[in-house]
Amino acid sequence: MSSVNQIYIAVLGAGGVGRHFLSQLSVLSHKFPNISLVLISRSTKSLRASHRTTPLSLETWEKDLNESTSPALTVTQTLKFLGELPDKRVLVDNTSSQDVADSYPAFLKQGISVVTPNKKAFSSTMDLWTSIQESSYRPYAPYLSYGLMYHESSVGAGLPIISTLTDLIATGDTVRRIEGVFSGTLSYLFNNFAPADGSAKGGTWSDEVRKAKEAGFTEPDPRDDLNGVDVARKLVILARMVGVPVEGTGSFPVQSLIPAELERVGSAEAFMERLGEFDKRMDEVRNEAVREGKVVRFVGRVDVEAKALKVGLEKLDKAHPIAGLEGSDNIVSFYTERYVDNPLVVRGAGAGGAVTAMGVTADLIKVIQRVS
Ligand SMILES: NC(=O)C1=CN([C@@H]2O[C@H](COP(=O)(O)OP(=O)(O)OC[C@H]3O[C@@H](n4cnc5c(N)ncnc54)[C@H](OP(=O)(O)O)[C@@H]3O)[C@@H](O)[C@H]2O)C=CC1
Ligand SMILES: N[C@@H](CC=O)C(=O)O
Ligand code: NA
Repeated sequence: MSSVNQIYIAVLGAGGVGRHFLSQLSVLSHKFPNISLVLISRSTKSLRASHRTTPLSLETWEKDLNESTSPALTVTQTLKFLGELPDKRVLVDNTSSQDVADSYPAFLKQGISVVTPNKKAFSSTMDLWTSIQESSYRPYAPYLSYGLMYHESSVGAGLPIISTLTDLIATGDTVRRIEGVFSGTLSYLFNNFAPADGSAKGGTWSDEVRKAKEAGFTEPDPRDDLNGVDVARKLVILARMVGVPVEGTGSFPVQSLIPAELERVGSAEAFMERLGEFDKRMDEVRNEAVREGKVVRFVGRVDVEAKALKVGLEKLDKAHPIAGLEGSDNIVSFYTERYVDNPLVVRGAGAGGAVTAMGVTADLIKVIQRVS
């Protein structure tokens, strides 16, 4: 496993996204035999390859990890472990950990590339955002030998949202407005609970929340979806990319769908148990839109010129493209100097392990191609 062309990969997180990523990595390893999986870690356990000898098995990793008695590595231990390996190293962060996100600048400065669907690094403080920009590879400062940073799946899962916006900016377009449905969970909930054709195919609101969690669409704690913060994080990422210096998700209006009575409930499980008590409120939200001949959907908007962001419920005409979404679809419309009246639109499944991992794997391929 030790050769100059070897690319060493450490994977943190083996949950809904992480497992799909590891299965996609297994397919990828046939095309890129120079890939060496050297670390897999969950929150409590880890599995490490002996340095430069035998990589971890992509066929038996799950059993091997279950049988491992090694605890999870701290961020500092992970940095040291990867730091001792030669040149080409990639950290794949499939967790939603803020600690791991906070450490990206340290990895990048050591020349370790980072790919991730974790939104926290790009939507927390402006300081962290700036530090990541300053610590990642820049073509005009190649002498710094910093790592590459890719995070396509942090917005719209595997849909090409980050790459599209990056290309629009890099080619000199001016983005004026970005709007759409940015939550796979909330899309799924409203598409089933309040379909545009009025059919009553869905269950109660709390039933649908349970199904969205089981389908792997929600955040580890579904309250992070229902309180609008997940959508707010995605808007912060896009707004910062187009130069709007949003301080964080608390600096603009974000509507929460969490009943006030449940705001102080401790665990996600206890919250889910009590959510059904408030189903009638969501029935009323849906019925009010129906009485007006409309549908209700959870929408995010970035007005670049006004530097204004907004997240919340909107009543829309049934003919609106957002009203016609299905499943866990996201739809993101970019209005720019070039795409004036007819926006550049990206649409498709916006949550779920397989489609999210696809964005992570595609990012990894970009890193491999650039460092090889
Ligand atoms: N699910 C989706 O549709 C999408 C998810 N994302 C993002 O992808 C990321 C992963 O989501 P998902 O897979 O659904 O979440 P899960 O909760 O299913 O998995 C998270 C994994 O991270 C592990 N973990 C947590 N903290 C650490 C740590 N410090 N070190 C090592 N491992 C750790 C957990 O360990 P353990 O197994 O022990 O609990 C678990 O394996 C999140 O950031 C999410 O926001 C982005 C787009 C879409
Ligand atoms: N929980 C998120 C997952 C993807 O970002 C969502 O539902 O969109
Ligand atoms: Na994406």
